[in-house]
Amino acid sequence: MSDKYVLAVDQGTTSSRAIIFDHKGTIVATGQKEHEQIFPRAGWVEHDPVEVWANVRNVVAEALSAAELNHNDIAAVGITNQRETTVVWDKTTGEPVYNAIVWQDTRTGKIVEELGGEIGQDRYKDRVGLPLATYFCGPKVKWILDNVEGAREKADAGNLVMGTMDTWVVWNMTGGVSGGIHITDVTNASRTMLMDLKTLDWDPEIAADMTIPMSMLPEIKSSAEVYGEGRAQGMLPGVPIAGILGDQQAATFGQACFESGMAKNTYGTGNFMLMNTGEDIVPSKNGLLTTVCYKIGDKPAIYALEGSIAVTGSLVQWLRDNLKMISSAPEVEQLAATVEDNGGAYFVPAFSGLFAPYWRSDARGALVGLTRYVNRGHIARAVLEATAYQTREVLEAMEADSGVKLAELKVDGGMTANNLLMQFQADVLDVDVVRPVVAETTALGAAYAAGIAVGYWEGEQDVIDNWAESKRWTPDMDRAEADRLFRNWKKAVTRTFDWVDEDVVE
Ligand SMILES: Nc1ncnc2c1ncn2[C@@H]1O[C@H](COP(=O)(O)OP(=O)(O)O)[C@@H](O)[C@H]1O
Ligand SMILES: O=P(O)(O)OC[C@H](O)CO
Repeated sequence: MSDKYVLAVDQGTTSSRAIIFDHKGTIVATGQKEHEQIFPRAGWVEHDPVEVWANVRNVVAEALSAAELNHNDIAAVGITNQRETTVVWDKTTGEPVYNAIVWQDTRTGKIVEELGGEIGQDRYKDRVGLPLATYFCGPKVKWILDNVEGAREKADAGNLVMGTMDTWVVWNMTGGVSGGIHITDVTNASRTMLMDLKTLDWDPEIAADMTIPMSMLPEIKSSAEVYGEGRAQGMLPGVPIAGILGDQQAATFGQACFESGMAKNTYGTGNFMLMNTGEDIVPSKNGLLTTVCYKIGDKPAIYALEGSIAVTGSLVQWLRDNLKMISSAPEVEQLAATVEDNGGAYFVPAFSGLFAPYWRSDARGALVGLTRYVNRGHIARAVLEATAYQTREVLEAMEADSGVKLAELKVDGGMTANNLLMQFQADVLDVDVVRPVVAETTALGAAYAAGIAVGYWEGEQDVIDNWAESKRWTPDMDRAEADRLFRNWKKAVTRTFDWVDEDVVE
């Protein structure tokens, strides 16, 4: 079987990718396509699920064609996805009743506040590991049922189903209206606010509070088992679909963080740091999430602490698309390198409120410390530094919650191509920052899960053996200076609070 390959679909926030890996975990071919980001109002972010599914089909075809392979060469398919983004569709027609509401979307602010009531944002935290926030799925489903004409009636009649992007892709990949399977895995389910972390099953009481019929919810599976196979009419007929992991959990898996205390940080649209906590469900006292890391077949679930940062790479996109200060994302590095430091400017990108460790839906972005001295270079630098400071906040919370002091930080994702940022990250954290050879760890993690399920790889040891370091950044800044910058950042953060209040209609 090792002459075959494993294909991973990575359905991300900005694009969908299909990547084919060989037995050494090396990339053989890739297909990639961006989809439209739909911003109907301030704070609203949507994707068209029909476009996303078409893109997934196209990128799979592109990767197979680039590698000159067909479905007979593929041992298994793994799926990984942007998490929390929620689709509701009619299972009798296959049509979504509304666009997918993306994880960054803040329209459920009011629903979340009402659900919290007098107890507040921690109402369900001991059961689901998450604070009540606009980030998660349950309130998004409620919004669709409450606001899309006819949706509630169809849901009550048992015709509507919901899912995260993994669920939508797998349902379509396995046949859609003609026999598609309606499933998700434990990692994705742990981001809905509807799954009990201990039982790994839906919590009917929370679903009732959110007025979501249980008939809408997919079946929860492990992250690595054969769920079904590609539909006969598709590009992957008969190929086992055998792995599903939310993208951040997939990256943790692909980075071989299998021991308690091991952590990775992914720099993409947002940043997500996950620390494996083994079979222990560790509650956070410092603004982190408790989530499922992975579950291999019948083995016990492994849990994680997570620090989610909503806006990092997307701030670079914003500089490119909204301000037109750069024409491509990598250009931000050249612009930032035209100056020595941030010139006193700090950019807090609270575009979706602030996630970890603050969970402030009422915050909005701010650029502070401006004087006539500040130029484009300083702003580019402030944009990059924002990612590094937010990461330090999350790392400090993680060390406090877990009692583990990290010796080094494993990193991956698009922004790790930025040398200036990675050096500054090591400087601000005072730990080594290390990137592996295969920086596509998200797709790799999903491929490993699927490959392990079908016996293509034996288990986690293969992942460990295939992991190799490619680059290391070592701290090289005066500690007092790093701490001074970080103190200023913390001050800047406080300036974003209390922006959205009851009088401000967005
Ligand atoms: N050289 C770079 N410097 C800074 N940011 C970058 C660079 N290259 C890509 N990015 C940012 O990284 C993000 C893309 O990373 P990727 O891992 O593909 O994200 P995702 O999986 O979230 O779609 C984009 O937001 C982009 O702005
Ligand atoms: O698509 P990404 O890589 O930005 O990841 C999105 C996260 O899963 C959101 O929780």
